[in-house]
Amino acid sequence: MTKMAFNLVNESIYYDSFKAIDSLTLNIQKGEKVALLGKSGSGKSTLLKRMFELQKDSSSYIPQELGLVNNLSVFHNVYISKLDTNSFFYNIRNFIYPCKTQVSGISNILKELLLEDKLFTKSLNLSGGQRQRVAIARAMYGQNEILLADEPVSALDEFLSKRVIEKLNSSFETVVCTMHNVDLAIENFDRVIGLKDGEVLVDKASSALTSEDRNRLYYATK
Ligand SMILES: Nc1ncnc2c1ncn2[C@@H]1O[C@H](COP(=O)(O)OP(=O)(O)OP(=O)(O)O)[C@@H](O)[C@H]1O
Repeated sequence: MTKMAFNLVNESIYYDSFKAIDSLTLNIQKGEKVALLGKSGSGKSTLLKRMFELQKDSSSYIPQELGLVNNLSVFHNVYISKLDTNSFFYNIRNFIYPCKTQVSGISNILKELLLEDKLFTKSLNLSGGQRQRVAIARAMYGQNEILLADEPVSALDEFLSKRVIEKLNSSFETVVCTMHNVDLAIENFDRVIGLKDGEVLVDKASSALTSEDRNRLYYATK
């Protein structure tokens, strides 16, 4: 059995003629918890999407846009992650009259995310941070090996951000998570990968990230 979750070799990704990811080589082992850093436009989302394409069957992906169905309840938005694994009739039944097992399974996850009181609230009527936690609950309920999360805590306060990241790291074997909060990344992830202009500028244990690394990632022009 391979221990490799991702093995990208000399990967370039273009939007028309613009090169967003530039000859990038990167290995991520199963079991690693990785924070993907870099300033806005550095290529984090592009790389994460590519990773999802490469491991679709074993990954849960939380995009920045979240992809919630506004007219459906929190329960249904979370249940969606199981559509592929359950039968057609079981799915229809749960859409019309949710069964106890599903309600209790989903409630338990919502409890962990401090959102259980919104179980049957329409997603349309939630705050930004609550919507973000619905997308997180959906990923957790899907129970895949790998989590690819694009700024999953950007709308959460400090307390919730920490709690949610801890839950995600314990729910998935391998995690790759883009972040803007460098301190939160260092505290909660083993490894940080920093992108700049589509290239890997920093790749090290998070405990080894220096202020010079930060400066090169976020401020220095060259
Ligand atoms: N659909 C697209 N068409 C053209 N260019 C794009 C498209 N999506 C992204 N880009 C460009 O690719 C580069 C990388 O974008 P990407 O979204 O991967 O960055 P990011 O690091 O995730 O940024 P952010 O932190 O703001 O989410 C940017 O220069 C962006 O303008």
